[in-house]
Amino acid sequence: MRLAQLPEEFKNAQPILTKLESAGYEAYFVGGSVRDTILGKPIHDVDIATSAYPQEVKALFKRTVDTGIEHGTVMVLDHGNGYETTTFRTESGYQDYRRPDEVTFVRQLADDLKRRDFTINALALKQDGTVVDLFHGLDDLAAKIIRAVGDPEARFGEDALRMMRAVRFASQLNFTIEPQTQKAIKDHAPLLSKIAVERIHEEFVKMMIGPAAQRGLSLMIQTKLADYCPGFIGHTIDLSTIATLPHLQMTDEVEVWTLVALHLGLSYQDTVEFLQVWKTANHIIKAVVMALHLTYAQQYHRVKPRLLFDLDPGTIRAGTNVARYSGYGPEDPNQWLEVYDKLPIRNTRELAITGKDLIQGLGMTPGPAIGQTLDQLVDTVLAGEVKNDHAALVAQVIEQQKSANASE
Ligand SMILES: Nc1ccn([C@@H]2O[C@H](COP(=O)(O)OP(=O)(O)OP(=O)(O)O)[C@@H](O)[C@H]2O)c(=O)n1
Repeated sequence: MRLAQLPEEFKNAQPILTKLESAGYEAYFVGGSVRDTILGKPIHDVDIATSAYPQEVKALFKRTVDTGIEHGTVMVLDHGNGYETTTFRTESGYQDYRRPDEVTFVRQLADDLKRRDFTINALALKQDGTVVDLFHGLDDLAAKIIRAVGDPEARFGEDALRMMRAVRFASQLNFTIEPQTQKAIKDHAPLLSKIAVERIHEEFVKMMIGPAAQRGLSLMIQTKLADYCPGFIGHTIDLSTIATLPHLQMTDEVEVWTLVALHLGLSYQDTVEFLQVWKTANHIIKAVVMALHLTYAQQYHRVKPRLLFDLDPGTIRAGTNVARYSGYGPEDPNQWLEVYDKLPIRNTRELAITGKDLIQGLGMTPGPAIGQTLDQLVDTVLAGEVKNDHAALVAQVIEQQKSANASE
């Protein structure tokens, strides 16, 4: 097969291949960008595989960065773009999990391709548009099949993360997993426990955001991969519920974890601990807990202005979407955002009175009472009992002080 037209990203990278070839080396575009081009999808990173050894690549190009030289990868910089240029390699393993002393560089493309994970990822593209397809990857792309290259057991033995990659691609591309490949995943699922949680995390989130997340999650359950993920053991029924939700179309990590926490029935504290085990970034954990508040409030029809005030547009969107996917959110996805936009104030700084006013103007003693008073004022303004107006708020505080004195 020969592609008539190369996407812009490849055209920009052609001079790199030309330079390598003129110096007597072989060079090809490889990996996900070739797959995605044939699928007509937008491409991300253009990766290059070459017979040139890393030092030879460095000698040819003016600007390079040693992004993974021990694994044979040099980033070539050109017109503001970076191209990961990797020497053909053999031996078991792949990329970051392979010890440098296990890597053997070779001059043959075929040796490199036969150790890649799936046939659809083992395509190479020459700069004239010719696709090198040694493992019927094009047929599998057309038939929408994820099939390990050669012996699936060997491929998963080299890198157990590839099992998660299989379910991730099943969701992202809406492909099926070829039966022998799927059987090998089931047989090797326990190997997943040896993989760094961060790497599983990345694949799981990508899988859940994919258009066929239900398919990906069902595969994780069927193959028992889910049992080797943090915190999922004993939750097969909850995960199956997620896998049968009809309108799942998640857009970010916060939605993914909010949905998971909701269906696993986790408390806020348990959610934090669960996400820590998954090595989730702290700002994501915080956002998930906030979104979860809104999701639970919708479940019990208790969405109050004060709750929306405590959130922000991102977590309101996530919390609303997760409730909608789960069958009880508002019909209009923007409903709570519109309520939020109409709030008289959206954070304490917008209150027309400050702590300083309370101390200097109203003689209050500095201390926790200042924060409490401001908080009460937020509540009264949000409830529409007082306007967010300096004089009105001062009058409200004086009133409160009077009634407090009277009750002493
Ligand atoms: N465990 C892995 C990881 C990657 N690869 C190979 O390295 C290529 C690039 O990997 P990566 O950038 O991680 O994924 P992509 O397939 O490019 O997919 P995406 O960019 O969509 O994540 C893959 O296509 C595949 O050929 C592999 O064989 N085994």
